[in-house]
Amino acid sequence: MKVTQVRTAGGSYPVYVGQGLLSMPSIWQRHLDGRVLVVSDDTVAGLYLERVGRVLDEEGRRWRSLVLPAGEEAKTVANWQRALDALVELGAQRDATVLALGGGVVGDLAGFAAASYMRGIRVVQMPTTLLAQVDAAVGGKTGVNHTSGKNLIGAFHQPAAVVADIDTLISLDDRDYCAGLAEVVKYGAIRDERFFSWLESRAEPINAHMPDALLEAVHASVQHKAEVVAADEREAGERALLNFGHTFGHALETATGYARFRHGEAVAIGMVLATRLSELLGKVRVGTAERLVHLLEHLKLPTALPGDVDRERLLALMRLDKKNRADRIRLVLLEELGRATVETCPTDDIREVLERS
Ligand SMILES: NC(=O)c1ccc[n+]([C@@H]2O[C@H](COP(=O)([O-])OP(=O)(O)OC[C@H]3O[C@@H](n4cnc5c(N)ncnc54)[C@H](O)[C@@H]3O)[C@@H](O)[C@H]2O)c1
Ligand SMILES: O=C(O)C(=O)C[C@@H](O)[C@H](O)[C@H](O)COP(=O)(O)O
Ligand SMILES: [Zn+2]
Repeated sequence: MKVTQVRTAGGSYPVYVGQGLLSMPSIWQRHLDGRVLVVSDDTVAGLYLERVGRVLDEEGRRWRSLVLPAGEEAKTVANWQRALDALVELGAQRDATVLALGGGVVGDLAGFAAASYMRGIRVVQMPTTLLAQVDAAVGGKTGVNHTSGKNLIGAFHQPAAVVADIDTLISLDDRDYCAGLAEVVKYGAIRDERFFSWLESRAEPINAHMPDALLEAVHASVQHKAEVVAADEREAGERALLNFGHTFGHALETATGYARFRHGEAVAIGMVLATRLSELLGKVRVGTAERLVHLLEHLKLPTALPGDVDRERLLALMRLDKKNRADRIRLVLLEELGRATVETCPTDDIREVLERS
Protein backbone atom coordinates (compact mmCIF):
# COMPACT_ATOMS: atom_id res chain seq x y z
CA MET A 1 0.00 0.00 0.00
CA LYS A 2 1.17 3.52 -0.78
CA VAL A 3 0.12 6.53 1.30
CA THR A 4 0.23 10.12 0.09
CA GLN A 5 -0.48 12.98 2.49
CA VAL A 6 -2.41 15.91 1.00
CA ARG A 7 -1.47 19.14 2.77
CA THR A 8 -4.25 21.72 2.97
CA ALA A 9 -5.06 24.81 5.02
CA GLY A 10 -7.22 22.71 7.34
CA GLY A 11 -4.51 20.10 7.96
CA SER A 12 -3.38 17.08 6.00
CA TYR A 13 -5.19 13.87 5.11
CA PRO A 14 -4.05 10.51 3.79
CA VAL A 15 -4.76 8.98 0.40
CA TYR A 16 -4.32 5.20 0.67
CA VAL A 17 -3.72 3.41 -2.62
CA GLY A 18 -3.41 -0.36 -2.64
CA GLN A 19 -5.00 -3.76 -3.04
CA GLY A 20 -7.62 -5.28 -0.71
CA LEU A 21 -8.18 -2.05 1.25
CA LEU A 22 -11.97 -2.43 1.43
CA SER A 23 -11.40 -5.61 3.40
CA MET A 24 -8.93 -3.89 5.75
CA PRO A 25 -11.16 -1.87 8.08
CA SER A 26 -8.16 -1.13 10.28
CA ILE A 27 -7.04 1.27 7.52
CA TRP A 28 -10.22 3.27 7.12
CA GLN A 29 -12.49 2.72 10.14
CA ARG A 30 -10.53 5.19 12.25
CA HIS A 31 -11.39 8.01 9.83
CA LEU A 32 -15.12 7.63 10.51
CA ASP A 33 -16.98 9.46 13.24
CA GLY A 34 -20.58 9.61 14.50
CA ARG A 35 -23.40 8.23 12.38
CA VAL A 36 -22.52 7.31 8.83
CA LEU A 37 -24.37 7.94 5.59
CA VAL A 38 -22.97 5.74 2.83
CA VAL A 39 -23.73 7.29 -0.57
CA SER A 40 -23.33 4.98 -3.54
CA ASP A 41 -24.89 4.17 -6.91
CA ASP A 42 -26.91 1.15 -7.93
CA THR A 43 -24.02 -0.54 -9.74
CA VAL A 44 -21.42 -0.05 -7.02
CA ALA A 45 -23.84 -0.79 -4.17
CA GLY A 46 -24.58 -4.19 -5.71
CA LEU A 47 -20.87 -4.96 -5.74
CA TYR A 48 -19.39 -3.44 -2.59
CA LEU A 49 -21.99 -2.00 -0.19
CA GLU A 50 -22.53 -5.25 1.69
CA ARG A 51 -18.80 -5.54 2.43
CA VAL A 52 -18.61 -1.98 3.76
CA GLY A 53 -21.91 -2.32 5.64
CA ARG A 54 -20.68 -5.47 7.39
CA VAL A 55 -17.74 -3.53 8.85
CA LEU A 56 -20.06 -0.77 10.06
CA ASP A 57 -22.42 -3.32 11.62
CA GLU A 58 -19.58 -5.17 13.32
CA GLU A 59 -18.40 -2.03 15.06
CA GLY A 60 -22.00 -1.24 16.08
CA ARG A 61 -22.14 2.03 14.16
CA ARG A 62 -25.49 3.70 13.34
CA TRP A 63 -25.60 4.01 9.55
CA ARG A 64 -27.80 4.01 6.51
CA SER A 65 -27.25 4.16 2.79
CA LEU A 66 -28.48 6.27 -0.10
CA VAL A 67 -28.21 4.52 -3.45
CA LEU A 68 -28.47 6.76 -6.50
CA PRO A 69 -28.90 5.73 -10.13
CA ALA A 70 -25.52 5.11 -11.78
CA GLY A 71 -24.08 7.66 -14.20
CA GLU A 72 -23.51 11.36 -14.80
CA GLU A 73 -27.21 12.17 -15.21
CA ALA A 74 -27.62 11.53 -11.46
CA LYS A 75 -25.27 14.38 -10.52
CA THR A 76 -28.14 16.80 -9.94
CA VAL A 77 -29.41 19.29 -7.40
CA ALA A 78 -32.40 16.96 -6.85
CA ASN A 79 -30.13 14.07 -5.81
CA TRP A 80 -28.01 16.35 -3.62
CA GLN A 81 -31.29 17.25 -1.88
CA ARG A 82 -31.97 13.52 -1.44
CA ALA A 83 -28.60 13.13 0.26
CA LEU A 84 -29.44 15.98 2.64
CA ASP A 85 -32.82 14.36 3.36
CA ALA A 86 -31.06 11.08 4.10
CA LEU A 87 -28.75 12.83 6.58
CA VAL A 88 -31.75 14.38 8.34
CA GLU A 89 -33.52 11.00 8.46
CA LEU A 90 -30.37 9.41 9.89
CA GLY A 91 -30.38 12.04 12.64
CA ALA A 92 -26.87 13.02 11.60
CA GLN A 93 -25.20 15.55 13.88
CA ARG A 94 -22.07 17.62 13.39
CA ASP A 95 -19.93 14.59 14.19
CA ALA A 96 -21.47 12.49 11.40
CA THR A 97 -19.58 11.12 8.40
CA VAL A 98 -20.56 10.83 4.76
CA LEU A 99 -18.88 7.84 3.18
CA ALA A 100 -18.75 8.19 -0.62
CA LEU A 101 -18.55 4.71 -2.13
CA GLY A 102 -18.41 4.96 -5.91
CA GLY A 103 -17.04 6.87 -8.86
CA GLY A 104 -16.58 10.59 -9.33
CA VAL A 105 -20.30 11.26 -9.59
CA VAL A 106 -20.97 9.78 -6.16
CA GLY A 107 -17.84 11.39 -4.72
CA ASP A 108 -18.68 14.88 -5.98
CA LEU A 109 -22.34 14.73 -4.94
CA ALA A 110 -21.72 13.10 -1.55
CA GLY A 111 -18.87 15.51 -0.90
CA PHE A 112 -21.15 18.44 -1.62
CA ALA A 113 -23.80 17.05 0.74
CA ALA A 114 -21.10 16.81 3.42
CA ALA A 115 -19.90 20.34 2.63
CA SER A 116 -23.36 21.83 3.00
CA TYR A 117 -25.07 19.78 5.74
CA MET A 118 -24.89 21.75 9.00
CA ARG A 119 -22.28 23.93 7.18
CA GLY A 120 -19.90 21.05 6.84
CA ILE A 121 -19.41 17.53 8.18
CA ARG A 122 -16.75 14.91 7.59
CA VAL A 123 -16.51 13.03 4.29
CA VAL A 124 -14.43 9.95 3.60
CA GLN A 125 -13.92 9.17 -0.07
CA MET A 126 -13.84 5.52 -1.13
CA PRO A 127 -13.38 5.82 -4.91
CA THR A 128 -14.17 2.75 -7.02
CA THR A 129 -13.39 4.02 -10.53
CA LEU A 130 -9.95 4.71 -11.94
CA LEU A 131 -10.99 8.30 -12.64
CA ALA A 132 -12.08 8.89 -9.05
CA GLN A 133 -8.95 7.25 -7.64
CA VAL A 134 -6.52 9.30 -9.71
CA ASP A 135 -8.41 12.59 -9.57
CA ALA A 136 -11.98 13.16 -8.32
CA ALA A 137 -11.64 11.81 -4.77
CA VAL A 138 -8.56 13.92 -4.02
CA GLY A 139 -8.49 17.68 -3.60
CA GLY A 140 -11.88 18.68 -2.25
CA LYS A 141 -13.77 19.89 -5.33
CA THR A 142 -17.37 18.82 -4.74
CA GLY A 143 -20.58 19.68 -6.52
CA VAL A 144 -23.35 18.87 -8.95
CA ASN A 145 -24.19 19.82 -12.53
CA HIS A 146 -26.67 22.40 -13.78
CA THR A 147 -28.42 21.76 -17.09
CA SER A 148 -26.53 24.82 -18.40
CA GLY A 149 -23.12 23.98 -17.06
CA LYS A 150 -20.94 21.31 -15.58
CA ASN A 151 -20.22 21.46 -11.80
CA LEU A 152 -21.82 24.91 -11.65
CA ILE A 153 -23.01 24.37 -8.08
CA GLY A 154 -20.57 23.21 -5.45
CA ALA A 155 -18.01 23.91 -2.76
CA PHE A 156 -14.45 23.15 -1.79
CA HIS A 157 -14.56 20.56 0.99
CA GLN A 158 -11.55 18.35 1.66
CA PRO A 159 -12.07 14.73 2.69
CA ALA A 160 -10.84 13.30 5.99
CA ALA A 161 -9.27 10.40 4.08
CA VAL A 162 -9.30 8.75 0.67
CA VAL A 163 -9.29 4.96 0.39
CA ALA A 164 -8.48 3.83 -3.15
CA ASP A 165 -8.64 0.05 -3.39
CA ILE A 166 -7.40 -0.76 -6.89
CA ASP A 167 -8.95 -4.25 -6.63
CA THR A 168 -12.36 -2.61 -7.09
CA LEU A 169 -11.29 -1.68 -10.63
CA ILE A 170 -11.55 -5.35 -11.65
CA SER A 171 -15.33 -4.99 -12.01
CA LEU A 172 -15.11 -1.72 -13.93
CA ASP A 173 -16.08 -2.01 -17.59
CA ASP A 174 -13.53 -1.22 -20.26
CA ARG A 175 -15.15 2.06 -21.22
CA ASP A 176 -14.99 3.51 -17.70
CA TYR A 177 -11.49 2.16 -17.15
CA CYS A 178 -10.26 3.92 -20.29
CA ALA A 179 -12.11 7.11 -19.35
CA GLY A 180 -10.06 7.24 -16.14
CA LEU A 181 -6.84 7.02 -18.13
CA ALA A 182 -7.60 10.40 -19.71
CA GLU A 183 -7.01 12.15 -16.38
CA VAL A 184 -3.80 10.13 -15.92
CA VAL A 185 -2.51 11.31 -19.31
CA LYS A 186 -3.48 14.85 -18.27
CA TYR A 187 -0.88 14.89 -15.45
CA GLY A 188 1.83 13.87 -17.88
CA ALA A 189 0.77 16.46 -20.43
CA ILE A 190 0.61 19.42 -18.05
CA ARG A 191 3.45 18.77 -15.60
CA ASP A 192 5.57 15.68 -16.22
CA GLU A 193 6.95 14.78 -19.64
CA ARG A 194 8.76 11.75 -18.18
CA PHE A 195 5.47 10.39 -16.86
CA PHE A 196 3.94 11.00 -20.30
CA SER A 197 6.76 8.98 -21.90
CA TRP A 198 6.36 6.27 -19.25
CA LEU A 199 2.67 6.02 -20.18
CA GLU A 200 3.63 5.71 -23.85
CA SER A 201 5.95 2.82 -22.99
CA ARG A 202 3.53 1.14 -20.56
CA ALA A 203 0.29 1.42 -22.54
CA GLU A 204 0.07 -2.36 -23.03
CA PRO A 205 0.32 -3.43 -19.36
CA ILE A 206 -1.95 -0.55 -18.39
CA ASN A 207 -4.55 -1.64 -20.95
CA ALA A 208 -4.23 -5.15 -19.58
CA HIS A 209 -4.95 -3.87 -16.01
CA MET A 210 -1.61 -5.27 -14.78
CA PRO A 211 -1.56 -4.46 -11.03
CA ASP A 212 2.04 -3.20 -10.95
CA ALA A 213 1.58 -0.74 -13.81
CA LEU A 214 -1.82 0.29 -12.46
CA LEU A 215 -0.54 0.88 -8.94
CA GLU A 216 2.29 3.01 -10.29
CA ALA A 217 -0.04 5.02 -12.54
CA VAL A 218 -2.55 5.66 -9.73
CA HIS A 219 0.13 6.50 -7.18
CA ALA A 220 1.96 8.89 -9.53
CA SER A 221 -1.33 10.60 -10.42
CA VAL A 222 -2.31 11.02 -6.77
CA GLN A 223 1.08 12.53 -6.03
CA HIS A 224 0.67 15.04 -8.86
CA LYS A 225 -2.80 15.98 -7.66
CA ALA A 226 -1.65 16.25 -4.03
CA GLU A 227 1.21 18.57 -5.01
CA VAL A 228 -1.05 20.88 -7.01
CA VAL A 229 -3.72 20.99 -4.31
CA ALA A 230 -1.13 21.71 -1.61
CA ALA A 231 0.23 24.61 -3.69
CA ASP A 232 -3.15 26.12 -4.63
CA GLU A 233 -6.07 24.58 -2.77
CA ARG A 234 -8.75 27.00 -4.01
CA GLU A 235 -7.63 27.41 -7.61
CA ALA A 236 -6.23 30.91 -7.39
CA GLY A 237 -3.54 29.97 -9.92
CA GLU A 238 -1.70 26.72 -10.60
CA ARG A 239 -4.66 24.43 -9.85
CA ALA A 240 -6.44 25.70 -12.96
CA LEU A 241 -3.89 23.68 -14.98
CA LEU A 242 -5.78 20.55 -13.85
CA ASN A 243 -8.52 21.87 -16.10
CA PHE A 244 -6.50 21.03 -19.23
CA GLY A 245 -9.01 19.76 -21.81
CA HIS A 246 -11.94 20.55 -19.55
CA THR A 247 -13.18 23.79 -21.13
CA PHE A 248 -13.92 21.92 -24.36
CA GLY A 249 -14.74 18.71 -22.49
CA HIS A 250 -17.27 20.19 -20.08
CA ALA A 251 -18.99 22.01 -22.96
CA LEU A 252 -19.23 18.72 -24.83
CA GLU A 253 -20.68 16.92 -21.79
CA THR A 254 -23.25 19.67 -21.24
CA ALA A 255 -24.18 19.95 -24.94
CA THR A 256 -24.90 16.23 -25.03
CA GLY A 257 -27.03 16.23 -21.88
CA TYR A 258 -24.41 14.47 -19.69
CA ALA A 259 -25.53 11.25 -21.32
CA ARG A 260 -23.36 10.55 -24.35
CA PHE A 261 -19.78 10.89 -23.14
CA ARG A 262 -18.00 9.80 -20.01
CA HIS A 263 -16.23 12.73 -18.36
CA GLY A 264 -12.85 11.20 -19.20
CA GLU A 265 -13.81 10.72 -22.85
CA ALA A 266 -14.88 14.35 -23.15
CA VAL A 267 -11.63 15.42 -21.48
CA ALA A 268 -9.60 13.29 -23.93
CA ILE A 269 -11.23 15.04 -26.89
CA GLY A 270 -10.86 18.38 -25.09
CA MET A 271 -7.13 17.86 -24.49
CA VAL A 272 -6.60 17.24 -28.20
CA LEU A 273 -8.58 20.39 -29.08
CA ALA A 274 -6.67 22.46 -26.52
CA THR A 275 -3.37 21.19 -27.91
CA ARG A 276 -4.44 21.95 -31.48
CA LEU A 277 -5.34 25.46 -30.30
CA SER A 278 -1.92 25.73 -28.61
CA GLU A 279 -0.35 24.83 -31.95
CA LEU A 280 -2.52 27.30 -33.85
CA LEU A 281 -1.51 30.08 -31.45
CA GLY A 282 2.16 29.17 -31.81
CA LYS A 283 2.47 28.20 -28.13
CA VAL A 284 3.64 24.65 -28.68
CA ARG A 285 5.61 22.80 -31.33
CA VAL A 286 3.50 21.50 -34.22
CA GLY A 287 3.26 17.73 -33.88
CA THR A 288 2.50 17.78 -30.14
CA ALA A 289 -1.21 17.16 -30.74
CA GLU A 290 -0.38 14.15 -32.91
CA ARG A 291 1.79 12.64 -30.16
CA LEU A 292 -1.06 13.15 -27.68
CA VAL A 293 -3.58 11.64 -30.11
CA HIS A 294 -1.34 8.62 -30.58
CA LEU A 295 -1.16 7.92 -26.83
CA LEU A 296 -4.89 8.50 -26.27
CA GLU A 297 -5.78 6.19 -29.17
CA HIS A 298 -3.43 3.57 -27.77
CA LEU A 299 -5.36 3.83 -24.50
CA LYS A 300 -8.62 3.38 -26.44
CA LEU A 301 -9.88 6.92 -25.92
CA PRO A 302 -11.72 9.15 -28.42
CA THR A 303 -9.73 12.04 -29.86
CA ALA A 304 -12.10 13.90 -32.22
CA LEU A 305 -15.39 15.74 -31.95
CA PRO A 306 -18.28 13.85 -33.52
CA GLY A 307 -19.60 15.60 -36.65
CA ASP A 308 -23.14 16.03 -35.32
CA VAL A 309 -22.19 18.22 -32.33
CA ASP A 310 -23.05 21.88 -32.93
CA ARG A 311 -19.76 23.84 -32.74
CA GLU A 312 -21.46 27.19 -32.01
CA ARG A 313 -23.33 25.63 -29.09
CA LEU A 314 -20.02 24.40 -27.68
CA LEU A 315 -18.59 27.88 -28.00
CA ALA A 316 -21.62 29.34 -26.22
CA LEU A 317 -21.26 26.81 -23.36
CA MET A 318 -17.55 27.57 -23.04
CA ARG A 319 -18.48 31.14 -22.13
CA LEU A 320 -19.86 29.83 -18.81
CA ASP A 321 -16.61 28.14 -17.80
CA LYS A 322 -15.44 28.91 -14.26
CA LYS A 323 -11.99 30.00 -15.41
CA ASN A 324 -13.35 32.86 -17.53
CA ARG A 325 -12.90 36.46 -16.43
CA ALA A 326 -14.34 39.70 -17.82
CA ASP A 327 -16.38 37.79 -20.42
CA ARG A 328 -13.20 36.38 -22.02
CA ILE A 329 -12.67 32.65 -22.47
CA ARG A 330 -9.59 31.37 -20.64
CA LEU A 331 -8.12 28.01 -21.52
CA VAL A 332 -5.28 25.78 -20.44
CA LEU A 333 -2.73 25.65 -23.28
CA LEU A 334 0.37 23.53 -23.65
CA GLU A 335 3.82 25.11 -24.00
CA GLU A 336 5.43 21.71 -24.36
CA LEU A 337 4.58 18.23 -23.15
CA GLY A 338 4.93 18.55 -19.38
CA ARG A 339 4.37 22.32 -19.21
CA ALA A 340 1.09 24.25 -19.43
CA THR A 341 -0.28 27.74 -18.93
CA VAL A 342 -3.69 29.40 -18.61
CA GLU A 343 -4.45 32.10 -21.16
CA THR A 344 -7.24 34.21 -22.56
CA CYS A 345 -7.93 32.94 -26.07
CA PRO A 346 -9.41 34.73 -29.08
CA THR A 347 -12.87 33.42 -29.94
CA ASP A 348 -12.06 33.19 -33.66
CA ASP A 349 -9.15 30.83 -33.00
CA ILE A 350 -11.27 28.64 -30.72
CA ARG A 351 -13.95 28.57 -33.43
CA GLU A 352 -11.38 27.60 -36.05
CA VAL A 353 -10.15 24.66 -33.98
CA LEU A 354 -13.73 23.51 -33.35
CA GLU A 355 -14.64 23.77 -37.02
CA ARG A 356 -11.52 21.94 -38.21
CA SER A 357 -12.03 19.05 -35.76
N1 LIG B 1 -13.90 16.61 -7.89
C1 LIG B 1 -12.95 16.50 -8.78
O1 LIG B 1 -11.83 16.99 -8.61
C2 LIG B 1 -13.23 15.74 -10.03
C3 LIG B 1 -12.16 15.34 -10.84
C4 LIG B 1 -12.43 14.61 -11.99
C5 LIG B 1 -13.74 14.27 -12.30
N2 LIG B 1 -14.74 14.65 -11.48
C6 LIG B 1 -16.12 14.24 -11.77
O2 LIG B 1 -16.18 12.83 -11.70
C7 LIG B 1 -17.26 12.39 -12.51
C8 LIG B 1 -16.82 11.23 -13.37
O3 LIG B 1 -16.41 10.18 -12.53
P1 LIG B 1 -16.40 8.66 -13.01
O4 LIG B 1 -15.74 8.56 -14.32
O5 LIG B 1 -15.92 7.87 -11.88
O6 LIG B 1 -17.94 8.38 -13.33
P2 LIG B 1 -19.10 7.65 -12.51
O7 LIG B 1 -19.07 7.96 -11.09
O8 LIG B 1 -20.35 7.91 -13.27
O9 LIG B 1 -18.72 6.11 -12.69
C9 LIG B 1 -18.71 5.56 -13.98
C10 LIG B 1 -19.53 4.25 -14.02
O10 LIG B 1 -18.79 3.24 -13.38
C11 LIG B 1 -19.63 2.52 -12.47
N3 LIG B 1 -18.75 2.00 -11.41
C12 LIG B 1 -18.13 2.70 -10.45
N4 LIG B 1 -17.28 1.92 -9.78
C13 LIG B 1 -17.39 0.70 -10.31
C14 LIG B 1 -16.75 -0.55 -10.06
N5 LIG B 1 -15.77 -0.67 -9.16
N6 LIG B 1 -17.12 -1.62 -10.79
C15 LIG B 1 -18.08 -1.51 -11.75
N7 LIG B 1 -18.70 -0.36 -12.06
C16 LIG B 1 -18.34 0.72 -11.34
C17 LIG B 1 -20.63 3.54 -12.03
O11 LIG B 1 -21.79 2.92 -11.55
C18 LIG B 1 -20.87 4.32 -13.32
O12 LIG B 1 -21.82 3.66 -14.10
C19 LIG B 1 -17.71 13.57 -13.33
O13 LIG B 1 -18.91 14.07 -12.81
C20 LIG B 1 -16.60 14.56 -13.14
O14 LIG B 1 -17.05 15.89 -13.26
C21 LIG B 1 -14.50 15.37 -10.36
O1 LIG C 1 -9.22 19.21 -9.16
C1 LIG C 1 -9.25 20.08 -10.02
O2 LIG C 1 -8.97 21.26 -9.80
C2 LIG C 1 -9.68 19.74 -11.40
O3 LIG C 1 -9.90 20.62 -12.20
C3 LIG C 1 -9.82 18.29 -11.73
C4 LIG C 1 -10.73 18.02 -12.92
O4 LIG C 1 -10.29 16.79 -13.48
C5 LIG C 1 -12.18 17.84 -12.53
O5 LIG C 1 -12.92 17.39 -13.63
C6 LIG C 1 -12.86 19.01 -11.86
O6 LIG C 1 -14.10 18.60 -11.31
C7 LIG C 1 -13.16 20.16 -12.79
O7 LIG C 1 -13.45 21.25 -12.01
P1 LIG C 1 -14.25 22.54 -12.50
O8 LIG C 1 -13.87 23.55 -11.48
O9 LIG C 1 -13.79 22.87 -13.86
O10 LIG C 1 -15.68 22.17 -12.47
ZN1 LIG D 1 -11.74 16.04 -14.87
